[in-house]
Amino acid sequence: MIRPLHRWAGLGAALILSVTALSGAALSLYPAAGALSAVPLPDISAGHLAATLQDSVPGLEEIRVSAAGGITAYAFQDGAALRWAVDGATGEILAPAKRSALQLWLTNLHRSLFLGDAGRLVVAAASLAMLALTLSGLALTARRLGGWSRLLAPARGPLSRRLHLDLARLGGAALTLSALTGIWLAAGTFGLLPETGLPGFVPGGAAEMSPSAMAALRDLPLADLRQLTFPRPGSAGDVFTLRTVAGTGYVDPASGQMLAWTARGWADRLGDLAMMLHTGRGAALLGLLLGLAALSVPVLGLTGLAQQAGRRTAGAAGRRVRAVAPEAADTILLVGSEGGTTWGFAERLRAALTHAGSSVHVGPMSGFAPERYLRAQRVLILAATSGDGDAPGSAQGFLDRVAALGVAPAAPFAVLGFGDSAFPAFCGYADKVRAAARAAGWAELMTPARVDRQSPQDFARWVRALADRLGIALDLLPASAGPEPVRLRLVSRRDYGAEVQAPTAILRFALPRRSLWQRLTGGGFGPFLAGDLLAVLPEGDSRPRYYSLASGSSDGFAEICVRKHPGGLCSGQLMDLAPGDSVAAVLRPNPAFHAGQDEAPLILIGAGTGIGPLAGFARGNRAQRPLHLYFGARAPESDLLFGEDLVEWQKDGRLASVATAFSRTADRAYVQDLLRRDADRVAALVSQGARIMVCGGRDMARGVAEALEDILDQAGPALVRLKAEGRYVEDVY
Ligand SMILES: Cc1cc2nc3c(=O)[nH]c(=O)nc-3n(C[C@H](O)[C@H](O)[C@H](O)COP(=O)(O)O)c2cc1C
Repeated sequence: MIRPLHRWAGLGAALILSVTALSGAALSLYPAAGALSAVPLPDISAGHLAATLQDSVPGLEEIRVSAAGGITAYAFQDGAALRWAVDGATGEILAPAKRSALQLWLTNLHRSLFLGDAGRLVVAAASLAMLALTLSGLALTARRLGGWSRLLAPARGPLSRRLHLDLARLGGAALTLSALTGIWLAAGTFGLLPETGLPGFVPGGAAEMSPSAMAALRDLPLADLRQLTFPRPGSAGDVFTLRTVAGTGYVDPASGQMLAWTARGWADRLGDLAMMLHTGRGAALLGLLLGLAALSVPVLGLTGLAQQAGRRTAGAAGRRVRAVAPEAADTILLVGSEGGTTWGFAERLRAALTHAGSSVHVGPMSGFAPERYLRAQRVLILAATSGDGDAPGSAQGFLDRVAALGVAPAAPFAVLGFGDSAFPAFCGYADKVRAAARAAGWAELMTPARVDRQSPQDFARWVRALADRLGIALDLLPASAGPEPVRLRLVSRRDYGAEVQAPTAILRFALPRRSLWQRLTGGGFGPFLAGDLLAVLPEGDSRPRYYSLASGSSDGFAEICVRKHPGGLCSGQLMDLAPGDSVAAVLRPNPAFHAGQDEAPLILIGAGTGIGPLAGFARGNRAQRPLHLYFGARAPESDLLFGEDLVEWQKDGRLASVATAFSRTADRAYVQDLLRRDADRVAALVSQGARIMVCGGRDMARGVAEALEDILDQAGPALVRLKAEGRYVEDVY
């Protein structure tokens, strides 16, 4: 609800807001320039100035004093209306007062876009849109950054998003103030605010006395005067009309007494305040600040548009989806995806089914709502597996909802699992989905199948089986292009492990150049963080192999650790790379394995190439968050990956402690042994809120989990609780 409000208010008003903001920024310079040249008002009475001017200016009609201290005299001479700036101290006429043509032009543009009342209405609507934008933007920022307490946390993501968030946070308060005061002023213009009227007219006497002798003006400090209108000469009974900071009244020219008086009400005072805050007249510095903030509006508009365009490109599959409502669809296609590739398969299936005459609703598994599937004849579930047989991001809560079903949906289901046969829990989550659905008594449409490493052949085979089952023809269009693989050029490599039969290398690749448009929209290669994945496409095979990144894009390179597997196609090709050679690769986000921004200690546990992302966290830890590394290798002299860096990072505080275990030395040990040795310290760190991140092989991860279970069993929260709270995360292979 908040995002559409923000998007549509932004899109609808971006242009007008940019025009009013830029003209407002230019106008804010005038009060500032005026304040620089202004002389303080002299400590004289309004009556004194009125008398002086009356003597020196024939046909004097009115004196006005602005909140910023400028004095203007108005007179009617020889059929012409004249106005002059006045020196308050001497009552001397300084120069004809005229507003510059540019200022007038800017004011007209700012207030009404040169369109009269219609323009004023449009500008007022744009001010309302601005208010909606700043408030909804505030809520979205808090949501994106993880709560109100993190409102000032650094922004992440493409340049456009960071710029948008940073500018909004910097100038948001000022823009809200400008919008609010602008709305108030517009409401006043359209007569929507209560106004304190003039007192009823009371005629005065005929004889005239000097204003300096009039009691009503004699005691009024010039600084409090706003406007004094003189009686028309020869007009019997006409009086002085006086407006001050406190109210409005009539002064008898014969007696100098106040004849009638109305004090200014709250609405007028608020109006004055709004005027001052909006224009900076009387508060020039604030005006300049507001003007400066207004300059951000066009940039906010452009960066907002760029994000919109980025979302359109990146998430097209996810969005097209909701085109058919669940109530109207005969086929419900539910997608469980972490990295986004399963959405691409869903889109191809949707297109094929739609072409065959079906009406298909596509949505995330987390949006499972069987009560809305009024016309559904089948529910097709495409479920990837993440973690170790766990639910992917877009399937959160699905199993609980199935378990809570009172009555199974009438339309039968079919599950297609997406996974990687290299994982022990191959398509483990899809299996859980099927088991839960069957346990709920839900009828199954066809036997389940699995797609290994996004194999197009596996997918096409299942689609053929589905077509047979439904008795229709389904034509799959060629796969739409996902993120285009880029070629990464190797810049350097560090080799380890040959002596211990574990040839391993740290490979550092140059970052491909990104165009400005790609930066703005989040396209191209990056940005990424340590812990994200590099999907490498080996020559001769279209299936990607995933490597954890040991660097973030802010490091200026992409680094991975590779161990050569006997007969391994991809690891073999990577290990053969020499500087200058390149490989094809795609970035895959892995947000579950990021170090995060908070200050809680991190216990990093890894073995072999599992050190990769952990080293990346240490390298990026310039804030010196307490990071405690437990690292297992075979022998110190042969495969201590990042050995020299670890020493340096410990010296400069990026690593609080480093403990190493070697399995091929005399005092053979594994990381889990180190954990047991440091049990008290580990338990203390966990009770201080530490998060544990484990990366490496499956056996190591199992040993580590067992050790931690024992340690925390004695002291501290149970490991399952840490897992549930996201304080124990694994990246295992
Ligand atoms: C961090 C991570 C963990 C994974 N864990 C498993 C797993 O336990 N079992 C499995 O079969 N596949 C696993 N996979 C493979 C994915 O399920 C597979 O690549 C799938 O096609 C990804 O689809 P998605 O891009 O829509 O998330 C894992 C992939 C990643 C990146």
